[in-house]
Amino acid sequence: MGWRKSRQPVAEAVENNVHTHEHETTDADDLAKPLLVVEGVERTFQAGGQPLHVLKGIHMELMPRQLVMLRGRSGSGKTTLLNMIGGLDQPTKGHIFFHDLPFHDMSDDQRTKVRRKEMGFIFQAYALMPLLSAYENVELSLRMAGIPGGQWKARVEHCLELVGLAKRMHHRPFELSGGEQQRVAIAKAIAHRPSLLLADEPTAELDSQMAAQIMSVFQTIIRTEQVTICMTTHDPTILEVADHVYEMVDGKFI
Ligand SMILES: Nc1ncnc2c1ncn2[C@@H]1O[C@H](COP(=O)(O)OP(=O)(O)OP(=O)(O)O)[C@@H](O)[C@H]1O
Repeated sequence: MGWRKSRQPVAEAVENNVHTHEHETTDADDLAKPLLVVEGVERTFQAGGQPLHVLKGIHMELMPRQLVMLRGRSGSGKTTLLNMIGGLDQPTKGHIFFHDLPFHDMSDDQRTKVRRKEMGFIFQAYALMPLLSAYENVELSLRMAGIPGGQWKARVEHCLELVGLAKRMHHRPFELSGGEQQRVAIAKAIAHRPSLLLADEPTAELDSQMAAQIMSVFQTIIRTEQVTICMTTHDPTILEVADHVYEMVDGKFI
C-alpha cells in the first residue's frame, strides 16, 4: 500500500510521526487509510515443553473512528491478539503496523513510547486507584502521560462530562456502581487523547442496562474524541453497535 512506502526510520517515526494532538485536522485521506494493519499474525507459546499455537494467521484492519469487536469463546485467542495490537506482546510470525510503525520489528521501549502516547486501555475489572476520587484517577493518567499541569483541570472535567459523570467527580470508586466505575476507567483511558482504545471484555461484569450505557459512551467518544475502539466480548447482545465484528475460533477468524 502506498502509505507505507513513505515510512520513516522507526526511531525517528516514534519521535515525530505519531500525532497525538492532531486528530482535529484529520483529512479525508487519513480517514481512508487503516490505523492498524495485522498481516498473517501467528503466536506460539511454549507450554509444558510443547508449542501451543494460539494465533494461526490473523489478518485484520482497524479503520479510523470504527468500533470493532473480537468475539469468540474463552481460550480462542482474543486477549492474545489484543495484547499484540497494543504492543504488549509480539507475533511469532507476521506483521503489525500501527500508524505506519512496524510493531513486529520494534523494541519494547519503542512500543511502550508509542503505546503511552497513542493508546488507552480498558479492562474487565476497572483498574482504578481505590483511594483516589474519579477526578484524581483521571488526573493521574494525565500526569503519567506527561501532559502539562495547566491542561489537567479542563481535560479531566471534559472527560468525566463525556462519560456522564460530571456530578460524581469527587466520589471514590467504592461510592460508585460498577457501570460508573467503568465509565471513570473510560475517562481515564481517553484523557491523554489516544487514537486507539483497546478494551478487554469491558462489559463482562455489568448487567445488560449498564453494558448498553458503556456502548453508548463508546459511540459518543468515537464521534467526539475521534478514537478507534477495538474490544473483545462474549456478549452477543452488544454486537449490533459494532462497525465490524471479527469472529475468532481456535486462533483464526471465520
Ligand atoms: N503466556 C502464555 N503462555 C502459555 N499459554 C498462553 C499464554 N497466554 C495465553 N495462553 C493460552 O492461549 C490460549 C488463548 O488465550 P487468550 O487469553 O488469548 O483467550 P481468550 O479468547 O482471550 O479467552 P478469555 O475469553 O477466557 O479471556 C489459552 O489456551 C491460553 O491458556
